[in-house]
Amino acid sequence: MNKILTLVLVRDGKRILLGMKKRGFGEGRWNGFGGKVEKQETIIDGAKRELREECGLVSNILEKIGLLKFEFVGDPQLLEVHVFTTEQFTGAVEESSEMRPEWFDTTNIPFDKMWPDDKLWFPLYLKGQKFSGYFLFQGHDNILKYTLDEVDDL
Ligand SMILES: Cc1cc(-c2ccco2)c2oc(N)nc2c1
Repeated sequence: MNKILTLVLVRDGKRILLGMKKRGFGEGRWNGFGGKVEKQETIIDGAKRELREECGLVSNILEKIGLLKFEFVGDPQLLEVHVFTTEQFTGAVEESSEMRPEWFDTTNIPFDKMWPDDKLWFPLYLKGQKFSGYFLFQGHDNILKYTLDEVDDL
């Protein structure tokens, strides 16, 4: 059974809000906001919860834009990351124990300090294209192989 995770990308025109992960999985990398989906919640409710917990923003309008599947050599647990974006949110951005949020210009995404798959699918995201991908990782830094397709619906 795949482990379901969420990832929310917050946009404000030409700017995108990313968080520096302060500990745990993905520590030291900029990423969208997200994490595990609890048993009693839907994937989208889990995404909204993580967004609020990790950066203080509240959004009721999340658009499903991507599905990313990750496999790690030597680990039978597949990760299934449901990617959302929102341009409608309320609240004030605040640092949490998990994340230090910062606005970036979409022409200046810090890919060298992000998960290595991001440089592959962000261009699709930034041109408003939905996507579905599979990535085989060796450790957390090397992608051995991947497939990435533009899709019309998710
Ligand atoms: C293996 C992996 C996991 C995640 C993740 C964890 C929680 C939500 O997403 C990623 O996020 C990004 N951008 N690349 C990622 C690779």
